[in-house]
Parts: sequence; C-alpha cells; structure tokens
Amino acid sequence: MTHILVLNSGSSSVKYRLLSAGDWSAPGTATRLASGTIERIGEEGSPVADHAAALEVVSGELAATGFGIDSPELTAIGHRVVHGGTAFTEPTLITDEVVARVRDLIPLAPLHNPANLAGVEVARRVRPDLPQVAVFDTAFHATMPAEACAYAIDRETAGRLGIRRYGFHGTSHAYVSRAAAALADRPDANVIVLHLGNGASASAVAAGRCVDTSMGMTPLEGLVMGTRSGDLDPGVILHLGRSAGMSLDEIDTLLNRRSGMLGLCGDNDMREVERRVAAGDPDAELALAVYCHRLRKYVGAYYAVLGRVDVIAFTGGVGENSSLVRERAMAGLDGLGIVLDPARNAAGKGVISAGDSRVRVAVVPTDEELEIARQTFAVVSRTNCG
Ligand SMILES: Nc1ncnc2c1ncn2[C@@H]1O[C@H](COP(=O)(O)OP(=O)(O)O)[C@@H](O)[C@H]1O
Ligand SMILES: CC(=O)OP(=O)(O)O
Ligand SMILES: [Mg+2]
Repeated sequence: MTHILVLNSGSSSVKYRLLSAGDWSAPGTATRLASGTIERIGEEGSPVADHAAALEVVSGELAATGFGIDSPELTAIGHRVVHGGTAFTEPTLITDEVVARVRDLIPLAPLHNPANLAGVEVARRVRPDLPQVAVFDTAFHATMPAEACAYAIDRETAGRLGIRRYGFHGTSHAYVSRAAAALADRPDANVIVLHLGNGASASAVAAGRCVDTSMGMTPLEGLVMGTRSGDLDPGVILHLGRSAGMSLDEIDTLLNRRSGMLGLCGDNDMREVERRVAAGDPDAELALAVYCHRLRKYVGAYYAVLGRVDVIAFTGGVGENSSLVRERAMAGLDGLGIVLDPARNAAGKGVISAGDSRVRVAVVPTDEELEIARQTFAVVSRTNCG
C-alpha cells in the first residue's frame, strides 16, 4: 500500500485528499483516507492568513485521522499546477528549476500559478524528503493541432510573448474522456467533454487525444462561467479602455470576477440561478439562456471538428447536478442525432440519452484528485525515487 497526498491550492482555498492504493492503475481501487477544503485563505477576518497557515491546518486535520503528513507510508505529494506553458506537457517531478519555470509562467495565469506555487513551496518545506510532482492543467491539451492553438494575430508578436491557446482543466478532460470512452465500450471513441464548474470549459477528444478546447491562453476564453465572461469581441476591451477610461486592472477584474452568470444576473451559484428561473425572474432567465446557448454552440462546433461524435459527457458541479442546464443545452439537436431521455436526465446518472439517440449523452463525475494521484504515482515509480 502506498499513500499519496494531493494538494489543489487555489487563490483562496486549498483542497486536499489523501489516497491509498496497492495498484494505482486499476480503476476503483484507491481508498480515500482523508479529504477536506480550507477556505477563505488570506481574507479579512479569516484565521488562515496564508498558504503556510493553510498547510498547518491540513497537517492538523491529517494527524487527527491518524495519517499524519509525517507518516512513513506517505510516498509522494501531487500538486495541481494550472499553467505549464509549452515547457511542461507531462506530469513532472518538482525541482528548484521546475519551480523557477512555473514562476516564469505567472503572467499567463496570475490568478492560479502563484497559489499553486505557494502550496508546492510549503509542502517541500514540510516534507523535503518526499518526491513532489506537478500535474499541469494544460498538459492534456498539448496534443492540439496548430490550427486549434494559434490565434490569427501577427506571428512574431505571438511567438515572442507566448500568445497561443493552451487550454485548462486538462486533468478533468483526460479523466472524463477516458471514462466516457469506457462507458461507450470504445477506446477510440470521439468525445465532447463539458466541464461545468465555477470555471467551465469544453473539449473535443478524438480517440484519447485532445484536438480542441474552449479555454485559451488564459482560463478566460470560451464558455460562460460563474464570474468569467468567456468569449468576447476583443474590441470590447479596447472600448472599455478608450471610451470608459478603465485601467487594465479594472478590466481584468470586470471580466474575471464580475462577469459570467454573476454579471448577467447577480448570482454565480447555478442553484440560486435555477431557483430564480423557476420563480420567473427575467434576469436569471436571460443568464441561463446565454449560458446554455454558448454551450450548444460549442457542441455544434466540436461536432464539426470531430466529424463524428460518440459521447457527450457532462461533468463538474453544474454538469453533474443540473438537469435543467443539460436539457436546455441539448434542446433542438435531434438533427445531429442527439436526443435526451427526460427521465434519465432527471435521474442524472450515467447515460441520459434516449435509446435511439445516435450520440450517447452521459453524466460522468470528474475526479481530478484521483487522476492527479495516479499521475503522481506514475512519475514516482518511473523515477524510482519513492
Ligand atoms: N444541485 C446543483 N444544481 C445546480 N448547480 C449545482 C448543484 N450543485 C452544485 N452546483 C454548481 O456547481 C458549481 C461549482 O462546481 P464545482 O465543480 O464544484 O466547482 P469548482 O470549479 O470550484 O471545482 C456552482 O456554480 C454550483 O452552483
Ligand atoms: C483553470 C481554471 O479555470 O480553474 P478553476 O475552474 O479551478 O478556476
Ligand atoms: Mg473543479
């Protein structure tokens, strides 16, 4: 039995999970020994001042379960790192050089990479003897062809500044597309994955390889999200700067933190949006309509990119729980061979399409922590340092 601790350090939270397994490659064999979330890091009035303090809390919670962070059975620590740029396309054993290169990528993921690094630095300080592995959100998308990665802007400028599409949530897209292919009993299945959480992204996966995804150079492009706008005419940004005199920081805050569902209707929690829609609230209705219209558009686009689709997989907090979003996003697609079964959709487990639907539609719960643990174990066993 080996134990692996997974840390997902976000800007204001740390999620952790301690998993144990004998054979990490066998599905369903990892046991969850402990898990939790430390929230409101660094916020006013919060007892958790920074990531070092958060890891103290994690240590304490682990010790209370009898599996302390100092446990000799702990084999490795796996970290979610959001932006790996072009440098990292595989899970990577963390060294000082890796830390420095992830730090160089901060300008491309200012909300995410600093938090991820804070978690890495504290964990290395607490257990310098253990291998620590970075699992990158961008890695799964490294197989995208040039025409899906390039922005149609001046190539010299783009090349010099690393301006291209990278894609995110790759650990989830990898895990869910694999599970969806297994569900269709076709390892070469073409899958559209719709990861709908606070951040949201779609991907087109052909026989296990990602060929397109909706997030771009940063996690702002693509679908409508809780607080992020997703796709937008870049001219809007010029207009906000020139005509409204907004600074770049103000525009950043507007598009990343005050847009999406929150901007459209004042609520970013889909449960609350649904409650208001049921009560006939027109702002919530518009927000939901924009959200589902964007989703349907991406499904159509990725259908064309893939040429043939076997499975459409819904995942993430919204994708797994909102039958209303699934129903609205899939409405009117019978011409593409996509037909939901209303009762199965309401139940929301496994296949939710009708028996005669050419494309299978399914709810496939994601498990980023398990995937990070597996990839961490793979690196550790390969490098023989565990
Ligand atoms: N029963 C539900 N119905 C609709 N939306 C839900 C439900 N449960 C959770 N959600 C939504 O899931 C979102 C969070 O998704 P999650 O994948 O947990 O987020 P994160 O990106 O932080 O991991 C929230 O917007 C929340 O409203
Ligand atoms: C990359 C990204 O958008 O992550 P999250 O959904 O955790 O914010
Ligand atoms: Mg998530």
